Amino acid sequence: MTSARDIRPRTDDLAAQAQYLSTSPSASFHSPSSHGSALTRTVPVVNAKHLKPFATEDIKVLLLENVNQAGRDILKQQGYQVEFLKSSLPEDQLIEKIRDVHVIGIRSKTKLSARVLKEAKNLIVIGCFCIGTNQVDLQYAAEHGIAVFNSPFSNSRSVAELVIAEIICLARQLGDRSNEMHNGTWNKVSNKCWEIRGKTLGIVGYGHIGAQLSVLAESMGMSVIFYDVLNLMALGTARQVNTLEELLREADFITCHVPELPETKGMIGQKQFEQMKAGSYLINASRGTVVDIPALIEAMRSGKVAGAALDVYPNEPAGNGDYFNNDLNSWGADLRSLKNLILTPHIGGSTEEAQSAIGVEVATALTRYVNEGSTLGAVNLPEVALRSLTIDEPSHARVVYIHKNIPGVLRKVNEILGDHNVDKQMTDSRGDVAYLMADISDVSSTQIKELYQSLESLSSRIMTRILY
Ligand SMILES: NC(=O)C1=CN([C@@H]2O[C@H](COP(=O)(O)OP(=O)(O)OC[C@H]3O[C@@H](n4cnc5c(N)ncnc54)[C@H](O)[C@@H]3O)[C@@H](O)[C@H]2O)C=CC1
Ligand SMILES: O=C(O)C(=O)COP(=O)(O)O
Repeated sequence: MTSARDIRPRTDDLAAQAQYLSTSPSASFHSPSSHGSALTRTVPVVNAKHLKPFATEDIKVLLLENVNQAGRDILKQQGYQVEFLKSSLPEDQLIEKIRDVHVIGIRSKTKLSARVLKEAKNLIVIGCFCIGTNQVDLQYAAEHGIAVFNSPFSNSRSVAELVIAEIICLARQLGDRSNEMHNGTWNKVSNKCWEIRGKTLGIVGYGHIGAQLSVLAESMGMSVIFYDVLNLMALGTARQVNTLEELLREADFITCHVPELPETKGMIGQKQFEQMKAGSYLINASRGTVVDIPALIEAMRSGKVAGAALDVYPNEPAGNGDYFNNDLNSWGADLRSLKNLILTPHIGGSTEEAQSAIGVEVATALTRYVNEGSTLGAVNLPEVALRSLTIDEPSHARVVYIHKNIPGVLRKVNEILGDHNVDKQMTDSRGDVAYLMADISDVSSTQIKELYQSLESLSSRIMTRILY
């Protein structure tokens, strides 16, 4: 199929047009997510147009990293061509595969760098079926009109519950006791095993996960302090501290819930371990770059840190198998030899509940973007949506024009649209990129073609799509 970005309508017959035009809006979609996400903010129109979308079979979708069945089903039900792989791909294979797809769905492992995205000539949208979007070059994507969606909090509870479990496991050395029993050793000890009641939990990054964790920890009798770059409302009796150092000096358990950013790289390193209380515990289920692992190994060997739980690593394997060795991370064997260290394979968000909720949420956002052009919930483009076209508007078309945010563009666009009846129009910008949607009524296929060509010829153009 010809590029969905290169949407060139032809007038000879409907089927041929369908090949070049994106789909009609289907207003029946609303996010089934129970969390009231941005997607649920649009009110469904009662007499919305439920057309069989044109040419959805031409939309090619590549899903990597074992995206949940619920999400796959939604995309297949649209008639899209869906290719599904359980693991991520090495860069050369990814580049081959990404060349002709319109939609790609990934999780935390797949790196969509500018180098990879440069090859993705047909790509219109990326779905991160997870929370983190650090694996995608968001700026490059925006500048090339590629929308990026994620699921901002569908797995937050799963991560918070895992951390609660780990706090108790570390305090009671449960991992070691269990391993010993598996090896046939009875080792009944109470030395340096603690209750968590009355202990202080220090949360670094008090966002969706940190805040959820705060409530759970307090309900088990812990005192909670947190450090965040933002001034945030403390839940329950939690208390915000002014500096990371203050948190490290006070907390018995420290847990990291910050995104991967240049500022959070190596945020917990040798200096920070020195500032911690003797015998404290560290948990990292955020990103592998946040904790300096060789420094952690030293701090555990010296006894400064009494236990740790790691769910994320600087280098993670592409799929399941026997990979957690020194080839992957040079300190792998040293890490594995430590006592009271829980190592998990990036499973913070890996629960049935989280994965199916994410599948539905992100697949729905992708479908709405492909079919209707709605960017509600996009992480790299301005959020723009128009109410759905209705059954009373059979010959309406929706213009989506992504353009450089420079002076004079709207005047030129409106000169082009001005010959038609513009029913509704909305535009917004984010940084260097602006997103315009306009519904125009009573347009013929020939006019759509002309509109498309005129918009494409503007120097401000990043991407034009015409949906009907
Ligand atoms: N292990 C796993 O499976 C999972 C890991 N994650 C990771 O957890 C991270 C956090 O997730 P959420 O709580 O949903 O994110 P969030 O965006 O809701 O919260 C992050 C918080 O960190 C704060 N922050 C940013 N930079 C900071 C800094 N330098 N110092 C202190 N605070 C800083 C922000 O202000 C914000 O309050 C995600 O970005 C993702 O990388 C998320 C889900 C699952
Ligand atoms: O949601 C996130 O950011 C996570 O880290 C979970 O990633 P995953 O979907 O398990 O690859």
